Amino acid sequence: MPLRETCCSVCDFILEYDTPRIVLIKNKKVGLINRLVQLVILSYIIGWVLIWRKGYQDFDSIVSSVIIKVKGVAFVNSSGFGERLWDSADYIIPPEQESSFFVMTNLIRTENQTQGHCPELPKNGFNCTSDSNCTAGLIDPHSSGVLTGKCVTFNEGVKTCEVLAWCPLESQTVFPNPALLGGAENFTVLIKNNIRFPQFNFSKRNILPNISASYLKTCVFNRTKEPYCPIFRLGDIVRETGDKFQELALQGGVIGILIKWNCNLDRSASECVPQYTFQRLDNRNVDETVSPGYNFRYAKYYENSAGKETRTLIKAYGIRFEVEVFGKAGKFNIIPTMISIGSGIALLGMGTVLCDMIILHLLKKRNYYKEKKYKYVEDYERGIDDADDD
Ligand SMILES: Nc1ncnc2c1ncn2[C@@H]1O[C@H](COP(=O)(O)OP(=O)(O)OP(=O)(O)O)[C@@H](O)[C@H]1O
Repeated sequence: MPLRETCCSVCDFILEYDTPRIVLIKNKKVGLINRLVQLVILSYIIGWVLIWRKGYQDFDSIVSSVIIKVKGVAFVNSSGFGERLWDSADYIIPPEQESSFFVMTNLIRTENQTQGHCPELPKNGFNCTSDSNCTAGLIDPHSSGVLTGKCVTFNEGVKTCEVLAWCPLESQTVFPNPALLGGAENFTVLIKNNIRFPQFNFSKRNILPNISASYLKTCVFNRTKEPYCPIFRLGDIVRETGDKFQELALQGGVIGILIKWNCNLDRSASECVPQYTFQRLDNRNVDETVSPGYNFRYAKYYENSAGKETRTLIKAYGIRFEVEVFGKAGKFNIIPTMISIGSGIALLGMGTVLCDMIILHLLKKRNYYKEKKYKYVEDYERGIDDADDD
């Protein structure tokens, strides 16, 4: 192609303007469908994306800290213990934990244990008839200590292998019923929860600004009357999970205290308040009776009058409460607003696609509409040849 012609066609390309042709179809049915689709998409954008999902806001997730203090006393008068008063320093183990606390509700206590030799418990499967049944030095996860190799009398008619262990061994196998510390139902817990949404530089705590020191001394959380009091009665927490405190106290369990902060920071800060819910987190299925509840052992050590190291072993049953804080805050921002509106406008094109499909494939007069919508053009070379023949 000569250079001059090439230059001309480039000039034509630069200086020409093309635009898609719009076909206006005057069909009431299709027009109605088009408007309906547009209406549905518009309601979706305004109702769901912008209003319900707050598509005009930027969101930040929560950062929080939790401080817990339990109070209450329980008076126990049992045959094994005699009279004893328990306060929070006795039944909260350990005294401080991160976002959780354990309240002992039942226990098996073995006092005055010292290191020495004693017969193994028959329940541990070390029954014997002679020393040859007991392997000296054997350590088994189910034994209470190290086997000495001797077979000794446990009680009349029963012989077991001797062990080097903390003696006397813990012999009580069944937990006390009713629970020794069933009075824990009336204990109260103060939960101090400080939260922050770093992106918006917004901080708040669950002891709300309108709560006074005197109110805090007396209030107890109640879902309808005192929904923002940060002091909870343990019995009320367990009741809201659908369980009975005295049943749970026997063998223990795990309860979740969920604190939800969903804050709309376009509104007043006083509307950003916590919502509390409670859930049983361990398996509560009564049919699954293998290894239910929650227990562990710990000991208190001291020296007896003879100067020998002695301990009191406690198998503690109780309820572990886990505090979980979650939530998010939203605030108006122009960028998410533009993205939500832009994607909504793009969706409006769906109406055209749908109506095109109806017109071109489903309607009786689809061939007529096809002819009107598309302009059919022959291959350029063939078009020229045909013109020459004429
Ligand atoms: N578990 C709880 N049940 C009921 N009230 C509580 C509990 N924990 C704390 N409080 C009360 O809430 C207020 C604030 O408690 P905070 O622990 O901040 O202060 P405190 O002076 O160290 O409390 P205290 O010495 O009474 O334990 C105090 O009046 C306190 O008595």
